[in-house]
Amino acid sequence: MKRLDSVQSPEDLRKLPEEELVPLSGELREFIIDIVSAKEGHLGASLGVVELTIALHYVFNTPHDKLIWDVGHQAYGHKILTGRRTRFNTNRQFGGLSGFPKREESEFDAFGTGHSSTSISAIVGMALAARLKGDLEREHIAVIGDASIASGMAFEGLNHSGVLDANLLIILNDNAIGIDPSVGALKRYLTNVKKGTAKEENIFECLNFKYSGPIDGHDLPAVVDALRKMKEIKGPRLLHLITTKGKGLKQAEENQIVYHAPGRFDRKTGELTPSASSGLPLKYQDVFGKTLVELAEKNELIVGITPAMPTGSSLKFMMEAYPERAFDVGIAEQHAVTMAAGMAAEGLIPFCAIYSTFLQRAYDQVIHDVALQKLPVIFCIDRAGLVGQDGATHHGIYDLAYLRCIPNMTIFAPMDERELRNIMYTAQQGLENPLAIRYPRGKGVNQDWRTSFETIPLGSSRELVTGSSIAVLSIGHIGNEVTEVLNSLGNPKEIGHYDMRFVKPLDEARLLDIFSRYEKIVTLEDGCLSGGFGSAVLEFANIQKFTGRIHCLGIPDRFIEQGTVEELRKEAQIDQEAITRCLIQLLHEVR
Ligand SMILES: Cc1ncc(C[n+]2csc(CCOP(=O)(O)OP(=O)(O)O)c2C)c(N)n1
Ligand SMILES: CC(=O)[C@@H](O)[C@H](O)COP(=O)(O)O
Ligand SMILES: [Mg+2]
Repeated sequence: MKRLDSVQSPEDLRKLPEEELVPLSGELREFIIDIVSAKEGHLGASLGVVELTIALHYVFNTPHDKLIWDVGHQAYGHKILTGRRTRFNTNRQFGGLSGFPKREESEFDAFGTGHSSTSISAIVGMALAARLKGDLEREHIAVIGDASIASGMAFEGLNHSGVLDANLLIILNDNAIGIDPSVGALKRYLTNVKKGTAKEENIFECLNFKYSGPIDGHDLPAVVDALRKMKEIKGPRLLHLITTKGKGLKQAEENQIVYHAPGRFDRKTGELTPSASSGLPLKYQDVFGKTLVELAEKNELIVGITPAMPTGSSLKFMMEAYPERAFDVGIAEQHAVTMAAGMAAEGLIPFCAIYSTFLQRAYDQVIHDVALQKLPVIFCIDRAGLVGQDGATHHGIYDLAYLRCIPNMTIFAPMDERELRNIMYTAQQGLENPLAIRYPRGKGVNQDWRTSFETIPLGSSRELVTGSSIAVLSIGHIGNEVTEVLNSLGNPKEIGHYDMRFVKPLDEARLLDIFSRYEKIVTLEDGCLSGGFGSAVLEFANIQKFTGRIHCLGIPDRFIEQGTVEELRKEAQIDQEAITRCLIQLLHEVR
């Protein structure tokens, strides 16, 4: 029987003799590789903390002692050791385990994560709570990576906790990489610390942390020993570990960017399984990245910005072509947005590439630094809509609502790659106000994506199909589902289809024409119903006293968990079946 099979919980783990821990780490590592090779997911980060995970649950009395995993993509070993081994093959699947720590999933998941740099603030809260409740023995541990600790929110937590006598231990898991190589002065400092050439005072000791390290994070006995020593000290402490992302799988160590989330791979060879996501149609992110380079060739005012996602956003193409005009600012969405505002204030044309869900971190900056000052920042909002297996923490379903309420904002959603290229071309001609362009994760719909540029009039829409009594108004990529549904219904003459293109400003002339010619309207968006595109149409229809029926399809007011995009669209009732049901019902009503 494998040692791992005998560990149903950390309590079982803590009964093992210490000499069993290294063999156990080998089994845990193999288990993770087995599952992720077949079921996909985040690989490199979890492989990098196998020893740390075992040591933490061995030394500390979890779940009484609180343990938070920053981002949480590295918590596969944690989940496997805390009673979820037999269910781990459901990781990131519909109805299965979340790919990130989640309070409702286990008492061992002290705090839900998914967005980076929250762990220190959360663990400080818990440590202060323990102190106020008189539980002075309880330990509070946050594991945070070298890229995540460089984020503003993490520094806020460090700054505050350094002056508290709360019981907290921060484990800096330093592998010198985020998804892409980490950036910035802290990276340079940590590199020097690891080389022993740092001339400065220890930055963490300057913030009143008792600092220990750096030590080899894969030397399990050394990690156990270091944790035991840290456990004997009270107050704010920081243990600095040096690890290798992807440790234990040759390809994952050598190609850390790809193996952060490699997709399926051959369990024996470690080689990637060729996936359908390569080839044509291109991914929207690649259309964005390649088009930006094309535009930047002719327009030297164009600059690109990404907060730590050069590969994920495909800004990497611009960084390769024009390194002096493309900036990875690290996990720093707030800084990215306001830096873009500063650039726009000086006449540059900043394309700020940020995932929809991560832009939530910089909401005040969009309002206060960009829109209020009418600075023409171009937000290229990738991963808009339901994203799939990353689940509730990562769906980009609020941007239409959270941007629509901001004055001076223009919001565009391309229905396909050609529309994305044309709005980017239009934007770099010069704007009076900020522009948000939102597009989904994954592939486009056209084999031929590099089409010639055309200018898109701001606030314009497109009549794709003329109808007589039912008008479907879609926004963005979800409009392609309508085309499929109309084809499957035999293109009934009653149904018209309009790609509205802009949530703000709405094409009011088009809407007035639709109100005059149709008795039923369906709005469709890959976004939340509350405050989104449908709400905008309802508001305008009410002002115009439209007396027809408006049926809004969009994501309901609840969190949507993980699964395939198809499963989740069905769950949210914005899949082709739901659209078909709605249209058949309306056809009955008008016939
Ligand atoms: C606010 C936010 N921005 C961006 C991301 C995307 N992201 C996920 S993991 C990661 C890199 C984390 O690097 P690090 O903290 O060093 O952890 P490691 O993966 O090296 O263990 C990034 C940028 C995120 N999860 N949250
Ligand atoms: C853990 C994290 O936040 C990122 O790795 C995110 O999962 C990337 O998402 P994409 O796979 O859509 O780039
Ligand atoms: Mg890292």
